[in-house]
Parts: sequence; structure tokens; C-alpha cells
Amino acid sequence: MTGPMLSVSELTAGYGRITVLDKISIEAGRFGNVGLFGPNGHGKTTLLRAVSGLLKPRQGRIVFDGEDITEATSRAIVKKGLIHVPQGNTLFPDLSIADCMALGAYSPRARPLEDENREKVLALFPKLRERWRQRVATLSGGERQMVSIGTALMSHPKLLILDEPTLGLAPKIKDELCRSVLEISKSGVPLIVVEQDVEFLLELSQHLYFLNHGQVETEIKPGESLGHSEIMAMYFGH
Ligand SMILES: Nc1ncnc2c1ncn2[C@@H]1O[C@H](COP(=O)(O)OP(=O)(O)OP(=O)(O)O)[C@@H](O)[C@H]1O
Repeated sequence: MTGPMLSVSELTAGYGRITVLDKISIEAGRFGNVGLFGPNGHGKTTLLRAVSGLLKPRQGRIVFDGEDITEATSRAIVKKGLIHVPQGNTLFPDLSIADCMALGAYSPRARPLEDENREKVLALFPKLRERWRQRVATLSGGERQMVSIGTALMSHPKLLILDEPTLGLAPKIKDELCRSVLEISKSGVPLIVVEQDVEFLLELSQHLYFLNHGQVETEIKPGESLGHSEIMAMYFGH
């Protein structure tokens, strides 16, 4: 593909009378992984929710894999292969890991690949095999995050969105998860990632957007190098 897999143009979205995203434009899936960063509350999650059909945009256009998905439902968007792992614990607590994986493979394009994808997920997260029949409610935070990402991989994503995948994890588990996310990327799945850990974000992303007040304040394209200190300066506004 020469063009971007995802193209968001002049998107405006918000909640009630509050406008969060103000004519924002980004693209993904052309130059490797996209990293989104910026201060808290400036629209990163809102942008991801609008892209995956969880929030209806007020204006603008979203094109994924050559199709206009601006008005599409989240269900239709999942079917097309755009998969979003939201921030926090959004799994059903009474389901087992096995149930979650089966649910992940529900869409018609993922169903024929269920066995193959399950083996890939278990190779990536061997802990899930040990706890295969265990209920989500009884898993640790790190294990739940593995289940969330594993379930998304069962959907056979063409583009995978991860919203703060390492949030709240203890250092050892976080390192393990970062390695797994890098493995997913190496396996050829393009990513859009929101992440507070600047080192990890820089290691993972070839293309970065700094979001401020619902707009892209700075775009860093592949080849335009940016260090940890410059990113921190952006966060703190100097
Ligand atoms: N469901 C909602 N109803 C009303 N306002 C909301 C809702 N969700 C988010 N907001 C508001 O929208 C703004 C942007 O929030 P958003 O979660 O997109 O920011 P963010 O950049 O992802 O922040 P963080 O890094 O803290 O997750 C915030 O002011 C937030 O309070």
C-alpha cells in the first residue's frame, strides 16, 4: 500500500456541548507505527474512540483501507480489521481467557484463522496458556492486559490501536508487555499507540503526533529524530 491505511481529515468531535477535537488530521499505517502523545485530557482517547466508531464525529472524514468509515458502527469497523484496545480494564469479569479468545475471533474474517491466531497469542503470552480456564476477574492487572491485547489479535487486525497499554503495571510486567508489543509490531501489524512512557513510545513509533487542545501541535515524521528531552519539553510547554 502506498497511501496511508487510515486517514483522519479535519475531524471535530466532543461530548455534549464540549468540543474536544478541533479539525484534527492524522494518518497511520504508511510509515510504520504511529505514536500519539500529549498532556492529559487533550483528546488522545477521544480521537481513538472516534476512529473506532465509539464516538460519532461532528465533522470531518475517516477513511480506513480505502473505505469511508466516518458513519460506520464500531461493529462494522471491527469487521473491517481496525481493532481498538481501550484504556483500562474493559473485559467481562466472568469470562475465562478461553471465552475471551473465542469472542475475539467472532468476526467472519477472523473465524477461519482462529486456531492459527490462538497459537500466535499463546506464543506471545505463554502465561495465558497456564491460566486458560481462569476467570478474568481473578487475573492480575498485567495478565488482564495480555488478555485484552490477545483478544484483539484474535480479531486478526489490519491496524491495531493500543490506548496506554502499560498504564498502572509494575516495572517487570511492564517490560514484559513492552517486549510483546514490539513483537506484535515486528510480526507486521501496524500500530497506533498512546503511551506515557516516552522511551517506549520512541522505540516503537516511527511517526509521532503531539496533541494539544484537540489539535496536532507537532507532527514528527520518520527520519525527523526527536529525543527524550525534546519530548519532555513539549509536555511541559517550553
Ligand atoms: N464521556 C465523556 N463525557 C464528557 N467529557 C468527556 C468524556 N470523556 C472524556 N471527556 C473529556 O474530554 C477531554 C479529553 O479527554 P480524553 O480522554 O480524550 O483525553 P486524553 O488526552 O486521552 O487524556 P488521558 O491521557 O488522561 O487519557 C477531557 O476534558 C475529558 O474530561
